[in-house]
Amino acid sequence: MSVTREDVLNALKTVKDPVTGNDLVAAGLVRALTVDENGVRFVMEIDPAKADPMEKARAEAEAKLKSLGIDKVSVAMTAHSAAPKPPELKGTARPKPAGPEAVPGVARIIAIASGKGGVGKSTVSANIATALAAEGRKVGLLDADVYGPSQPRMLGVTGRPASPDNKTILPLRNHGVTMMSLGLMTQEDEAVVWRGPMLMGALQQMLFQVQWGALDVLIVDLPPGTGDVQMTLAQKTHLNGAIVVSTPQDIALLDARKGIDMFNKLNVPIYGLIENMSTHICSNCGHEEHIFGHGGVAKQAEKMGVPLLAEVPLHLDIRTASDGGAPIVVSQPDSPQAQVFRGIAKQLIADGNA
Ligand SMILES: Nc1ncnc2c1ncn2[C@@H]1O[C@H](COP(=O)(O)OP(=O)(O)OP(=O)(O)O)[C@@H](O)[C@H]1O
Repeated sequence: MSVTREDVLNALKTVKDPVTGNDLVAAGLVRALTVDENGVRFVMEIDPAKADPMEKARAEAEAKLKSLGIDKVSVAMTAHSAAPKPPELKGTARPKPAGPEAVPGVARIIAIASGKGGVGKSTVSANIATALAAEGRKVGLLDADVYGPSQPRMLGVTGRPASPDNKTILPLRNHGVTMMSLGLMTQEDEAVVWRGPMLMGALQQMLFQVQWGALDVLIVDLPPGTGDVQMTLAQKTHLNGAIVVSTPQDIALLDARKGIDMFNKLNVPIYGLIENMSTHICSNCGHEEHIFGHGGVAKQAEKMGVPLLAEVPLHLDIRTASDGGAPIVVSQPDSPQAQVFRGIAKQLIADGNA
């Protein structure tokens, strides 16, 4: 899709908010905007009493975007009162800080990003987190992938996090990693609601009201793309660095470049690129094949002057391990596949980044 985020915003600026008379963007109605090859998604946060006129604005916005040639436009309308909330937290009205704020007890925050979905960002995050834990680091993993939280499954964690004092949320822990996920705050079939207005608030709660304890490093598994979650995270807290995961395919690389540009604009250092699904290693015979091509990420990294942290092979065991709730670093720590992730962890520690 050749339509840019800018094009989308410009189109939305031509639609009037029937309540304030401003355009939708100026009225702050467009939330969690994601523009990628799957289309355009965003949320309009509305006053439920104004649902009828707002529905007209929503339909107009959708029609305008479709007229740009965008096939899939998904505009969800939500109201604060209608969204299910995470544990009701009392007495926690925080003064809204203007700039980024440190997360108490957390020494460093590293974001793991990808330009597009399905490149293995969550798999990489889970394995880096467990590999850092294996090196003796105190590690947290925040699953901020609102469009498909997968860390509970990958780390084999179930249950709802408790909030005994109604002020803080107790994270869960497995394989030496302290973990919190938006996926644990919703019923499975309700995940879509997090695309709503609660999203930014929920993200802030995940950062500041979860009792992370003392951590050397908090890994944040971001949603794919360059949407509002990434911006919010970089604005609300201090991101020490970012790692961008890509597959060798051209399109994924192009998207990865957008991700890198975004972090550059946000002044977040890029620790490096990871090429995932680099080489296919047959689990029967060990034969190596470059299904998606090979070396593209290395070339791109060189071109952009960022390090290539690792090339992770496409291997069935990596998938089955994650699906089984124990990442390969935990279930087969001595396998060559696990060694790749352990190498990344050692590198991050050696560089003073984790
Ligand atoms: N190196 C790999 N070898 C084999 N399977 C892999 C590898 N990396 C990821 N996978 C599998 O690919 C699928 C997608 O991976 P994952 O969920 O980590 O991607 P993602 O980028 O986080 O996706 P999304 O952003 O859409 O959530 C999963 O089934 C995962 O087990």
